[in-house]
Amino acid sequence: MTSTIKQGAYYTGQYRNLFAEYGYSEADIAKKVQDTWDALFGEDESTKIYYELGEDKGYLLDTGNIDVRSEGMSYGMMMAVQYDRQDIFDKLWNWTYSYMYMTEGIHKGYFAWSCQPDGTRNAQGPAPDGEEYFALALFFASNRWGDREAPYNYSQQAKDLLRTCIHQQPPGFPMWNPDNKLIKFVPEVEFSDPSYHLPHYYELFALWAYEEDRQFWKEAAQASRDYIHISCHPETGLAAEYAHYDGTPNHVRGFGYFFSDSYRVAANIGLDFEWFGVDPRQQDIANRIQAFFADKHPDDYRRYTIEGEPFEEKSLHPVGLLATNAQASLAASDQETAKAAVDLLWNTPVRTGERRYYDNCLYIFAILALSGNYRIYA
Ligand SMILES: O[C@@H]1[C@@H](O)[C@H](O[C@@H]2CO[C@@H](O[C@@H]3CO[C@@H](O[C@@H]4CO[C@@H](O)[C@H](O)[C@H]4O)[C@H](O)[C@H]3O)[C@H](O)[C@H]2O)OC[C@H]1O
Repeated sequence: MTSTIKQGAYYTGQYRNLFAEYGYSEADIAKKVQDTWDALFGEDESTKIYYELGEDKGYLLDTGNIDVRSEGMSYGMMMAVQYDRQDIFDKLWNWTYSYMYMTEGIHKGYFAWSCQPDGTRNAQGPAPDGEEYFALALFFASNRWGDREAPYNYSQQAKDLLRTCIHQQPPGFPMWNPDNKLIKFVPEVEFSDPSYHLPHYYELFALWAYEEDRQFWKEAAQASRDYIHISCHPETGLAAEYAHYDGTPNHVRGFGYFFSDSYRVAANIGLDFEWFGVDPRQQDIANRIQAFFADKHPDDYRRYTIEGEPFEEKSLHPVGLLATNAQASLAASDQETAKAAVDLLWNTPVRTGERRYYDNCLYIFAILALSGNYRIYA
């Protein structure tokens, strides 16, 4: 794809290696980056989350729920393009396109959010965080490796998907509210999930989507930065899993607290600040989240109200939580807590056991981001 953007003008083009800034050696950092890939995509049964199906398909398994999620498939594609592994990327995309892509019904053009490892659908509805990761991973693939025949015509796939996301017609629903430009939890509801907000992705959609859609994405980036600001608690920085459009927690089905979904907000803030660096409010949120966790041990991470009141219930994904908190250091200005969060990640191995999928996805993204290897491919 011909790119008209210039590094340093539209985006920062700066990829800090925070591990190096905090004293770790280049050799150890490179080893950590490679070892993490090998742990997730290699043959170690205790850490792997990537599996192959036949010669030309592969999937990320949610080892805790024994299903394959559009979230995980799109994360895997983003990991593969960052690691320059087109072979793995194409196997993931082939699996996704073969089994998750919906060609009929009200969700036509979206991807089913959960399938069984053999491809059988568990659900006929999508989860919008998958679509946004698919779109950017596909654009990066196009820019890095070039488009091929369908379905490996990456940029065309990305543009068509984004068009569906914002123009889906009745009886279906768009994934973004057309008026406030906020991403929805699922297309058919009118509330959001703060961890789905990726303004740094929307800035790039504003460059590469169909021409007529670009203004929407530019406005969505601003709307999401504002939304993150209002959905993170002013003292703790914590956000709920689900929240109303005014940012207040939505307690439907018990999702109005700081728990698994919420962890990603800290990571997203870190990466947006790294890639675009345009929202100083993100520094304050990152500082507050890191201060909140500074005196807490991962073995005792809990479910919390966004005011910071702990429940008895332990975190399901403590490694994921400490990883996302570490990634927030890319935005944080309080150097003491920022370094402590990064050191904690460095000294924590990838997770083993049945709940490893979500933790290790968040872990590898943090390792990439903090080593300066989670990059824009334009
Ligand atoms: O009929 C619809 C349902 O189809 C609709 O389903 C929702 C679809 O989105 C799902 O969200 C995904 C799964 O959970 C999040 O991440 C998990 C965080 O916790 C970890 O333990 C787990 O491993 C992760 O996968 C993802 O970010 C989402 O993509 C949601 O769970 C379904 O309920 O719901 C509304 C109905 O009307």
